[in-house]
Amino acid sequence: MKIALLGYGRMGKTIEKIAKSRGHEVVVKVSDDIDNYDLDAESVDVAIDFSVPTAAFKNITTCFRKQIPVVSGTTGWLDDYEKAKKICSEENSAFIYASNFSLGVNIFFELNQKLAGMMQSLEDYSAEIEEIHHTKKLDAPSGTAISLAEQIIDVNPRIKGWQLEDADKDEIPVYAKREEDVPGTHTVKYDSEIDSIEIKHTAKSRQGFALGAVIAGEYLKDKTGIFTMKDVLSDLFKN
Ligand SMILES: NC(=O)C1=CN([C@@H]2O[C@H](COP(=O)(O)OP(=O)(O)OC[C@H]3O[C@@H](n4cnc5c(N)ncnc54)[C@H](O)[C@@H]3O)[C@@H](O)[C@H]2O)C=CC1
Ligand SMILES: O=C(O)C1=N[C@H](C(=O)O)C[C@H](O)C1
Repeated sequence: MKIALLGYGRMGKTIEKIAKSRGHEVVVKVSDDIDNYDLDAESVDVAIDFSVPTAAFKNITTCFRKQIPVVSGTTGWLDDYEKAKKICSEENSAFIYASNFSLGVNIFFELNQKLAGMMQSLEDYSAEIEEIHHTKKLDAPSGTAISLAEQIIDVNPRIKGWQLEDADKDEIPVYAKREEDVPGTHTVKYDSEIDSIEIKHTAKSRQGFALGAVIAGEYLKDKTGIFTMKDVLSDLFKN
């Protein structure tokens, strides 16, 4: 598979190593305005965007207009997600966005949804989310923390939204901590006067995010449409 890396920072470099170890080739590395690079569907099978929030939408939609399928992991640009999906459909291109491509986190998402379903009728418990990341991270809270909050909100009619730190009674507080070199730690906690329940995912490196993104690219190559990591995992585990 011929890959264009849109963003060649911590994640771009980790993806390059994993892609090469799986027999793929990185043919373009985009580090600034995408218009400065030659990209076409003949020479690129899949673009993988791990760039910056301000560049993601332009990077992604430029590829859709060239019929290049896009795996997007950049966080902090999701106000434009619906617009991006519309352009993907209009251009008959292909798209997977995930706030977190790690297989472990996607299993953690399933656990979170299951636990949220069990807790929604127990009014004595209040939910909160904590995320810890390295100090270079540009956005807060993390995309993964937002996904976790939205999964709880979807099944719990008493919770209306989420808020960074100072939340109202009907909102989930999300605490974002920044510590040197932490790849990504997420905890969902339910607390009552009697006890507390916690589920936690700790990434030990960026390998898991990068492997998931390359597997998503392998899935997306030669497809059209809009997919999620659920589709990728169902395909991976179908046997
Ligand atoms: N979905 C997931 O599984 C994961 C998502 N992320 C997200 O991926 C993004 C990148 O993370 P890192 O690699 O740690 O950041 P980074 O800061 O190391 O790399 C970003 C790179 O993008 C480059 N860049 C700047 N303008 C650009 C443009 N117009 N087009 C292309 N590249 C441009 C920068 O020069 C930089 O090298 C962040 O939004 C982060 O939250 C990170 C890890 C996992
Ligand atoms: O910026 C990061 O590093 C990460 N970002 C993603 C997020 O915002 O959830 C995923 C992962 O936790 C690492």
